[in-house]
Amino acid sequence: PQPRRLAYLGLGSNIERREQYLERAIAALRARDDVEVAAESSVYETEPVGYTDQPAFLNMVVAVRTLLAPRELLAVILDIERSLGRVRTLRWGPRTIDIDLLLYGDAEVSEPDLTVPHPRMGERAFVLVPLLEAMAGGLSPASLRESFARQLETLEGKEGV
Ligand SMILES: Nc1nc2nc(S)n(CCO)c2c(=O)[nH]1
Repeated sequence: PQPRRLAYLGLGSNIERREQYLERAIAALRARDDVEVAAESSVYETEPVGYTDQPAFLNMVVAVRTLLAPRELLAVILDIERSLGRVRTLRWGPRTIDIDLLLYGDAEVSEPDLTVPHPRMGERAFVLVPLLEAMAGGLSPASLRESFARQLETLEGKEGV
């Protein structure tokens, strides 16, 4: 069978009930049988970058496993945005929900309407920080530190460490 690919989606919302839009986007992903939600980051409140004259965002990253190809996954993302009432008016303006395809395995896609890895993710802390969490299986940096400390304790308990 075709290998399942691990893809990372960046979610953002900065108008109306922001938390609810994030929850509804994730519920829409979970409701599909061609996408499996593998991990979720924490939700971060972030100052707008790029077009700064707009409300603060809530951002997070979700890891999904899918057999869909990048373009098919993009179509799913656009469907979910539309189903949540996303109206693409101002390109950089406020939005109820925004779902960006950040990474798709180690694929590199550069087409007019699809660039993977996402071209601006490298300079966006609101992407990179939650992406790190999602990559670590949804562990928050705090819980990563805890698990490291626990492992350190068990190592120290051993002879000759
Ligand atoms: N903090 C923050 N700033 C942003 N600027 C744009 S455009 N966006 C939309 C991202 O595609 C964001 C965002 O999601 N978060």
